[in-house]
Amino acid sequence: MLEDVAFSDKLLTSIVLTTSSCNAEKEKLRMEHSNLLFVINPHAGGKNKLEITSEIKQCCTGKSLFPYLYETTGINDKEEILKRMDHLKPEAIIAVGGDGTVNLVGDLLLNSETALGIIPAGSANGLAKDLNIPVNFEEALDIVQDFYTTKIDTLKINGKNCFHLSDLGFNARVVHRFAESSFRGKISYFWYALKEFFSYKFFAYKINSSELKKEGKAFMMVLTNANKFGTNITINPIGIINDGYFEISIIKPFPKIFAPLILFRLISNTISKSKYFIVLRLKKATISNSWKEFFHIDGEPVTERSEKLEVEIIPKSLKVILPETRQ
Ligand SMILES: Nc1ncnc2c1ncn2[C@@H]1O[C@H](COP(=O)(O)OP(=O)(O)OP(=O)(O)O)[C@@H](O)[C@H]1O
Repeated sequence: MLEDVAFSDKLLTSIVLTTSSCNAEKEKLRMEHSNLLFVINPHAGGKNKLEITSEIKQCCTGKSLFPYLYETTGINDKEEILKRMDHLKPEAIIAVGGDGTVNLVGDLLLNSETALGIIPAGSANGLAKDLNIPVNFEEALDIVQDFYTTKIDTLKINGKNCFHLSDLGFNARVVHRFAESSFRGKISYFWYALKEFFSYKFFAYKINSSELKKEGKAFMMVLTNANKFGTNITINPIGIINDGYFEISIIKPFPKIFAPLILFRLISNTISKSKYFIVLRLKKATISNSWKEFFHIDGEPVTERSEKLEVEIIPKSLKVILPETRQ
């Protein structure tokens, strides 16, 4: 377990309002004598977490920032973080890990004034990429210290919080297989995708909302209010992270021989030009799929598969630290 460092009373912070390109006022808090709780996942990604620890300490020295470090174990982390929140009353909690770590911290900060900071240290880092937070550790740490914040929308899916994206169908199956295996990295992910693809059967769905009703079959269906996967592939070209809507992006069934074309469309970020792609913009919907298709939330496989997914946007429910220049 990493040790906690430094502690002091907090002094007042001053607030400067500025505008944001993502349709919300951005606040800048001058961080002085502020407690920051870093939640570090030692399991995520590849970066040496000991190095991270010393860099955090070094960076905060002389800046009146008081970093506390908590290393996740994968067991009881929520309870442990809650205890520290109660004691430290941190200005922000910084998730140092991938989307699973962001989800863990985000869950605890929903509808609160404590900000979520992200230092991407996972294998994909989807939300960080969508917020234009650099994957470079030092640059991401600088952004945390600059402390520009805005409130973003989040999704509720069958009572669970989703901060980046969830999907059903092909990719979710690969995520499940990958999570069950002991192999890691892009090559093994690609291997599982290839294995899954040849036996894969498209699934049937029904979408019911006050805005529209739709039914059909899908190769995969993504639920998000962000734009892209952690791989930087755009799957929701119309997503705005704080507009009060989420999108359902659907890749429709296609002849399997067209797979290279679909892959090309995805990689070149031109999937919206494909006739096999549609995107729906909604506030609330029920998605039925009698097959109980596999799905995941923020990269974490959901084991209780369900015939019905109740999805809803929760507007401006999470305060996040993001770069001043985020476009
Ligand atoms: N000390 C630990 N040992 C093993 N697993 C852990 C530990 N701490 C957290 N975990 C697990 O790590 C997972 C979250 O990982 P996270 O998503 O942050 O990283 P990643 O999978 O590398 O990144 P990404 O989601 O960006 O691909 C959770 O399932 C959590 O239970």
